[in-house]
Amino acid sequence: MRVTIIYWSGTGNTARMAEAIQQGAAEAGAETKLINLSEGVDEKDLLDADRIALGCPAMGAEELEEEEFRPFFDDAKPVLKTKPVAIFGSYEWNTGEWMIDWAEECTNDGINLIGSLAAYDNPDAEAIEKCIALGKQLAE
Ligand SMILES: Cc1cc2nc3c(=O)[nH]c(=O)nc-3n(C[C@H](O)[C@H](O)[C@H](O)COP(=O)(O)O)c2cc1C
Repeated sequence: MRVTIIYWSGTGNTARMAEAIQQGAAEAGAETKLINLSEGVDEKDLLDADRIALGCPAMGAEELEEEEFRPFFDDAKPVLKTKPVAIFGSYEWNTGEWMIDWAEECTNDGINLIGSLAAYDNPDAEAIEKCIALGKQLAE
């Protein structure tokens, strides 16, 4: 089982969630790959994954980050539809509406969404535990 975690993070909060998801998946016995989208991602990374976790904080006005994450996500949809996907990210200004919209978009576009997780600001211990649990779920 190969779990690939791809995230965008401006100030590190979503990155910390991504690391905890990786930790959970690895503890459950999966091979893992953690990719910072800003450093580049190959289509092969998507194709090689059995399960994918995508991370992006709330940006714009309850939107996905538009310069890097949104174009990546739109381009990746044909591959994302072929495997189980979880989404996650951090927010601060509102109450997590972007995650509800993002999950709805995934479902409407035919992506098999097996989990979604929003964490307030710099994820606290409870949020990190939830990330670890999501990583374990992805590895099942
Ligand atoms: C340009 C910009 C737009 C943002 N828009 C929202 C928003 O619409 N809703 C929200 O709850 N937080 C918003 N935030 C706050 C971020 O989601 C929050 O700081 C988050 O923890 C950043 O995660 P990161 O450290 O992974 O970049 C915004 C932050 C920035 C810089």
